[in-house]
Amino acid sequence: MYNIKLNNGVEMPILGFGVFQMQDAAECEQAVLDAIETGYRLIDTAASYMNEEAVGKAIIKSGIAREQMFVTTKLWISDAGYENTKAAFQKSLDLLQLDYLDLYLIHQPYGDVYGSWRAMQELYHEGKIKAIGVSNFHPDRVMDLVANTGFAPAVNQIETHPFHQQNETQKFLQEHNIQIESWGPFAEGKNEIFQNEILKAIAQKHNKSTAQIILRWLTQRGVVVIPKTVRKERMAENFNIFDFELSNEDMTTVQTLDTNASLFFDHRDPNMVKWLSEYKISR
Ligand SMILES: NC(=O)C1=CN([C@@H]2O[C@H](COP(=O)(O)OP(=O)(O)OC[C@H]3O[C@@H](n4cnc5c(N)ncnc54)[C@H](OP(=O)(O)O)[C@@H]3O)[C@@H](O)[C@H]2O)C=CC1
Ligand SMILES: O=C1CO[C@H](CO)[C@@H](O)[C@@H]1O
Repeated sequence: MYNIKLNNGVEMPILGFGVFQMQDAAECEQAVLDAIETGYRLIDTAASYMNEEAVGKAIIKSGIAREQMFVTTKLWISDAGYENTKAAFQKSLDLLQLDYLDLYLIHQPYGDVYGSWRAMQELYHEGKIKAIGVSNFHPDRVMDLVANTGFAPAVNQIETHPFHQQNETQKFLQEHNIQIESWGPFAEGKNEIFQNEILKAIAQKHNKSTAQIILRWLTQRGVVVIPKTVRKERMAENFNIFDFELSNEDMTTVQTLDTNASLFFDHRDPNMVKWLSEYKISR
């Protein structure tokens, strides 16, 4: 496992652990404990996952030194705006039982993101967050934020997997010195990704699993990955991707799977209005 350097010099693990869809507190706490024991040092949560408290408990229980960990959480849409962001940040910090965050992301490009960004910059300058970034921002929204605030995000966390490879977006982000981070590296198992014949053939050649090929392919492209699993043996499997290398030919073969489209949500889809109204969090 190795770290990459963000645009402000902060180091971030290239491989971490995601906890979306772990709403059961006991399950989440155990999974994070197991992940830390396996060697994961980056944990990716969000206010909207409703499990920050369990993540915080697991980190404390693990006995690991705070500075060894890299903790990401995200600001939900209903907390957008300057004042709301300050309050939501403190709430997340309290639930996580931390006194600083490593990475705080604007979860979705909706609401008063400029107010949020101003609050996040202040928290960053106060040392309460080591790096600030965004998630689910298309290049035009990233451009807009940078052009209007003069402060570039360190990270953009976006859907990235073999069926939605984000090559153009990655190029754009690289040009602006913004780190791409993949969410849904396994496309949450959609499109029978683990049974895909092309991925399986490469896996066989390297004596690795399909999951390991996907994670290796992403990290070899310089993409940060945060796979989710509640099973300890899969945590080890997903972590064990640094003892082999994909050839240029393997990398190009995976490229043929790209559909250049989201398997989850398209932010320009009119149904987003309905989707957004259903995703309110109250706490
Ligand atoms: N910013 C955003 O908008 C979003 C961010 N995220 C973040 O990204 C993280 C990862 O994405 P996520 O959506 O969870 O989906 P993933 O693409 O990581 O897929 C998770 C699924 O794959 C299964 N799985 C994990 N490892 C293996 C393996 N080795 N072999 C076979 N199956 C496996 C898991 O099952 P099981 O648990 O049973 O092992 C689960 O069903 C999230 O947890 C979250 O932190 C996710 C979505 C949106
Ligand atoms: O992180 C996320 C996981 O997916 C959810 C939608 O299904 C969103 O809340 C969010 O983008």
